[in-house]
Formats: sequence, structure tokens, C-alpha cells
Amino acid sequence: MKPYVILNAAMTLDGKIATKTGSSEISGLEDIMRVHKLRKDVDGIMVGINTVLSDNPKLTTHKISSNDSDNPVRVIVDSKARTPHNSNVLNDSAKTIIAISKEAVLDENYLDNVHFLEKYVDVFVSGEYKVDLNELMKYLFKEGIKTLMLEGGSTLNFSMFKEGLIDEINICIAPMVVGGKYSKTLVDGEGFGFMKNAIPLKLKDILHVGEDLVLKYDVLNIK
Ligand SMILES: NC(=O)c1ccc[n+]([C@@H]2O[C@H](COP(=O)([O-])OP(=O)(O)OC[C@H]3O[C@@H](n4cnc5c(N)ncnc54)[C@H](O)[C@@H]3O)[C@@H](O)[C@H]2O)c1
Ligand SMILES: Nc1nc(=O)c(N)c(NC[C@H](O)[C@H](O)[C@H](O)COP(=O)(O)O)[nH]1
Repeated sequence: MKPYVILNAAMTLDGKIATKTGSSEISGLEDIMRVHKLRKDVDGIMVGINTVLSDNPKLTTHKISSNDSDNPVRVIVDSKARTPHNSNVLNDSAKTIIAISKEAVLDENYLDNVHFLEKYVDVFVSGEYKVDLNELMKYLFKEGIKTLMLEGGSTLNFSMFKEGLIDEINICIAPMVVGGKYSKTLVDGEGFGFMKNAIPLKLKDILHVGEDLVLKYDVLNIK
């Protein structure tokens, strides 16, 4: 059993979720409010370590009127236990789970930080060098996370699609074009070689949210 996973992201019309410098203010105010309401509705919220390093997000419902009990459990996919000591995701506004790989506990270069993180958060170990996302989903479900919002970034999004773990997509398209072959897109990673392997989707809703457009899709290849 696994959580129902909703990938939520904001992209420019040309499909970028950040520039090559890591700048990523894309959603309009109304979309940000929608995202924080969604954070309140789900049991968990998950990001990859590069998103933590680049944005230092709080991953709470702080943009809407709410209290700490409304915050979802934060989940960080961080194979080498690189979450910095001063990260906002380590504050006490919500529970945090950091998923690391076996390499992080076997290699003394990473072990100090594992011991540090264990003082503040739950650490879940799986996979040899990379977090095993299937194992992680089973663990999160057992921990009571029945609905999980995936908030990027591009690399984690691809792995989650590849494993067939995403059920639904909510994508905000902002009326802007940024370009750049080194700008992150909604889904990067290795990618598939052939269109016949593309992830099949079904459009289920189109919303005007302020100046942005929000498209909602069901993913048709889930496990
Ligand atoms: N616009 C948006 O909606 C939005 C949302 C989130 C992030 N972003 C942007 O995305 C960028 C970060 O994206 P990214 O692609 O560099 O990194 P990411 O956040 O997807 O993190 C990827 C990292 O997670 C770790 N990882 C561990 N196990 C993994 C596994 N099984 N599969 C995949 N990754 C695994 C690896 O270290 C990997 O490099 C930032 O610039 C951020 O601002 C934008
Ligand atoms: N929906 C959305 N629109 C954006 O324009 C944008 N840049 C993100 N990016 C998601 C990423 O996870 C960010 O790091 C958090 O949105 C920061 O979130 P906080 O408010 O600090 O919790 N998400």
C-alpha cells in the first residue's frame, strides 16, 4: 500500500520550474494560496534534497490562516544526508522524515550528519546509494500518510514517475517565458527514449487561478 500522490508544481509556459541560477518565483499570489490550502489537506509533503538546498523551504501552511496542527509531515529525499543544520525543515512547526540511503550510514563522511539529523527528525534508511522510493512510499503509508503532495524538483519528479508512484498532477502554468537549456523543467532526470514509453495522462480539470492556469491530470500508469 502507498499514499495517494499528487505532484504539484508551477512552471513557465515553456515548462521551466526554475532558472539556471535557481530563481523560481513562478506562481501568482492566488496559486500560492491554493498550494497552501492543498498542503493543509494532505497528510505529507515531499521534496528532493536539491530543493531544500536551493530554496530552504518551510513546507508548512504558513501563507494561510492556520496553526501547526494543520501542517503536513515533511519528507525530504536525501540519499547522502546533506540536509543543512540550519534548514527550515528542521524547525519544530511540523514533524519531518528524512529518507537517506544505506551509503549515508556506511560512509563516515556522511555519518556525522546522520547522527545530527537523528536528534531532530525521523530518519528512514533504504536503497544502496539512492533512496528506494517504493520502500519509502510503503513506510510513509504505514506511518499514516495516506495522501502525499510531491513538490519537486525535476529529478525527484522523474524518479517518481518512472516508478509509477504519482497518481495526480496539479500544474500551475504562469504567463511567462524564461528559456534556457540549463533551466530546470517540470520533469528532468534521465527521461524516456521513446514516446511510446511516455507517462499517459488524462486531463480532468482546468482552472483560472488569478493570472495563472491550473491543469489537473490523472496519471494512468500508477502501480
Ligand atoms: N516551480 C516549482 O514548482 C518547483 C518546485 C520544487 C522545486 N523547484 C526547483 O527545482 C530545483 C531543484 O530540482 P532538482 O532536480 O535539482 O532536485 P530535486 O529537488 O529533485 O532533488 C534531487 C536529489 O534528490 C536525491 N535523491 C535521492 N534519492 C533519489 C531518487 N530515488 N530519485 C531522485 N532523486 C533522489 C538526489 O540527491 C537528487 O540529486 C530548485 O531550483 C527548485 O527551486 C521548483
Ligand atoms: N507551487 C509553487 N510555485 C512556485 O512558484 C514555486 N517556486 C514552487 N516551489 C516549490 C518549492 O518546494 C519551494 O521550495 C516552496 O514553494 C517554498 O515553500 P515555503 O513557502 O518556504 O514552504 N511551488
